Parts: sequence; structure tokens; C-alpha cells
Amino acid sequence: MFEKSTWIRLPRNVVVGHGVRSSVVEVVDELHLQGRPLLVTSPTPRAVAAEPVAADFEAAGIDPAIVTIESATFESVETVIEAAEAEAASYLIGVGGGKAIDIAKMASHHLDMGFLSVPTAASHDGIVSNRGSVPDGDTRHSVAAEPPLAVVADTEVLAEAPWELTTAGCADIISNYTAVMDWRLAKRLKNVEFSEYGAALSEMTAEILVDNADHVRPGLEESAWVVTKALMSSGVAMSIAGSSRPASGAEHLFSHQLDRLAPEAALHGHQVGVGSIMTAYLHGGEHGIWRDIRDALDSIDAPTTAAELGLDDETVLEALTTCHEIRDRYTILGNGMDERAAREVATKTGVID
Ligand SMILES: NC(=O)C1=CN([C@@H]2O[C@H](COP(=O)(O)OP(=O)(O)OC[C@H]3O[C@@H](n4cnc5c(N)ncnc54)[C@H](OP(=O)(O)O)[C@@H]3O)[C@@H](O)[C@H]2O)C=CC1
Ligand SMILES: O=C(CO)COP(=O)(O)O
Ligand SMILES: [Zn+2]
Repeated sequence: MFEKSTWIRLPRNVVVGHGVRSSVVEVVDELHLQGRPLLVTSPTPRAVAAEPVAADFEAAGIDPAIVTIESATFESVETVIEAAEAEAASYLIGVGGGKAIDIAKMASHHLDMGFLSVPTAASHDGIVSNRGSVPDGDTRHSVAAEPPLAVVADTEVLAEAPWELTTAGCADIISNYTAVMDWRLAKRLKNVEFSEYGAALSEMTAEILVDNADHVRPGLEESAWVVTKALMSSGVAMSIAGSSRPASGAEHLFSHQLDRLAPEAALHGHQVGVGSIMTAYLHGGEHGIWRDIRDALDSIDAPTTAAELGLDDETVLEALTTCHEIRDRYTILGNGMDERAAREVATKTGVID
């Protein structure tokens, strides 16, 4: 008897383009959302986009509330839940980078409320996904969360953000190559659930971005357009898979461990990009695709070495040898890397000297 079932949750409206920030109120209206919005933001995005969006709501006769969070933690999720209750909010709007959007997504899941995603940086592929990712003690799991009802991605805002945020988004997409390699390996060795559609979409997204790398240049609004479309596509791959597997393998374990060992040293996307160079080497050896990944990162100005991440060699090696413990996700790292093997892969790929 056939007993499979799946439930793919995706946004109803995705609005991308020049100046669309001013469409947030219209998008809310189109979704028939009633009552008071709570804008969930972080310090810089508050000034860049949350306050202008709040002003648009006021002009439309709607009184919005705003809460600012500083970090991607469960305490921040709690802060937002309390603010939503205290302010009698009816729905949430995450305005910011990955931190603000993840926290809004997770709080709205807990509150059983709708949420909109308004990215201010093309820096991560959680813009559309129904996963939230925050550290939990010594571990980190991406948890099921509310997918956005709608996404409003203003390329003018995204293009004005610091360039390294956009290159971080590119690197988060380029890392899909190794994430899918790890996923296939885990399917073969551990029989983990695998989605051909999720994997194919994730790989195709990385392919299209790399093919369009010439259009990803500082000062070009078109860069924000190209990268944001890729970030959305990667998020849809995660929603199809019902897991972050299409976009998160050992290179993400490496980055999550760096977040613990050297908090705020580098952006999420940049860390996973460097991780991806090394895990591609572990998958394919000298003649694998690690050089293609390094060159693709280099071509869009993303870091390819520990020094460019602002990290010392020992921190990179510690992360490589311990990151398999951070979550129960089988990858090319297996039960962990030997220290000399870690030094060899990091040296051969030029990540450390
Ligand atoms: N759920 C998912 O599927 C995914 C989740 N993630 C998560 O997303 C996070 C990484 O996202 P990322 O965006 O790099 O992290 P942040 O949200 O921390 O943003 C990075 C930096 O950019 C700043 N910033 C954001 N927008 C602008 C702007 N327009 N102008 C100037 N500065 C700006 C932020 O300012 P400020 O400090 O003031 O906030 C912050 O300093 C991680 O927590 C990661 O785990 C990543 C991928 C997928
Ligand atoms: O960053 C992500 C995908 O790019 C989310 O993955 P995690 O499940 O590792 O948090
Ligand atoms: Zn990521």
C-alpha cells in the first residue's frame, strides 16, 4: 500500500524589485491580514527599513509595534513572543538579515501567527525557508518554523547594504554543491530521507548563480536581483525537502562550530564558503571540484582563506575536528577528522598556510 505524504509550505506572494519596500502595506492587505503588525528587526535594519515600513503603516491608519533583537538566540525568540503578547500583535514582519528573519519566523511559529519576510541583506538563504537556525547550548539544529506568508525583497535596499553581505549570500548558495554531496552520501550510507527535487533545485541554483557571477558586482542593483532570486530558490529547495539538507552539510557544521569558537568573527555565508572548499576536497580529493568552488568564491570577492575570515589557523583546525559533534547529521566528516588529516586538507586547499 502507498503511504507516503508530504506537505510543502511556501510563501503565497513573493515581491522582488526596485522600491518594493513601499508595497509591504499593500501585500498585507492582499493577504487579508487584520490587526496590528509587530516588526521584528535588529539595530541596523531598523533604521534602514523597519522604520520606513512602520511609517507606511501609520500613513495607512495602522499602528505598528517594533521590537529590536540583538542576537540569534532562543532568548530573542522569547523577547519577541512577549512583545507580541504585550503589544497585542496579530502578525509579525521580520525586517533584517538572517538573524531578524529567523527570530520572527520562530516566534510566529510559536504564536501560531502569520509572518512576512522583508530582507535587508542578500546574505543568507533563510529568506523563504521554513527552517529556523539558532544555537542551543553546545548543539545547533535547524527547527521547523513558520514559512513566510509573503516575501518583500527590495533590490534598492539590498544593493545599498555593505557588499560583503551580498558576497556572503553568494557563498551560502555556492556551498549547496557540498551540502548536496553530503546529503547523497548520507542517503547511500545511512539511508536518510532524500528528495531528488530538493537536491536538483539546490544544485541548479548554485549552477545558475555561478554562471551569472559576472553580473554580481559591487554597485550594481542587478547583483541584488541575481543573488536574491538564488537565495529564494535555495529556500524553496529546503521547503520541498522539509529539511535544510539541500543547503546545509558539513560546511555548515564547520560554520556553526566557528560561531561558538569565534563568535561574530565572520559572516555565516563566508564561513560556509570556506568550509565548502575543504569538504569538496574531502569528497573528491585533489581532482574534485574544490578548485571550482574556491574560484567561484574568489570571483565574487568572498573569502577563501582563514586569514580572510579573520581567523587563525588553530581555530579553523579546531572547528574542523570537532564540528561533527554539533548535530546529528551524517556528512563526509563521519565520526570526526583526525587532526593531521584536518591540517592536510586545510593546507592543501590553501585555507591555512
Ligand atoms: N533559517 C535558515 O534557513 C537559514 C538561517 N540562516 C541564519 O541567518 C544568520 C546569518 O544571516 P546574516 O544576514 O549573515 O546575519 P545578520 O542578520 O546578523 O546580519 C549580518 C550583519 O548585517 C547587518 N545588516 C543587515 N542588513 C543590513 C543593511 N541593509 N545595511 C547594513 N547592515 C545590515 C546586521 O546588522 P545588525 O547587527 O544591526 O543586525 C549584521 O551586523 C545566521 O544566524 C544563520 O544561522 C542562514 C541561512 C539559512
Ligand atoms: O544556513 C542554513 C542553510 O543555508 C541553514 O542550515 P542549518 O540547518 O545548518 O542551520
Ligand atoms: Zn547557510
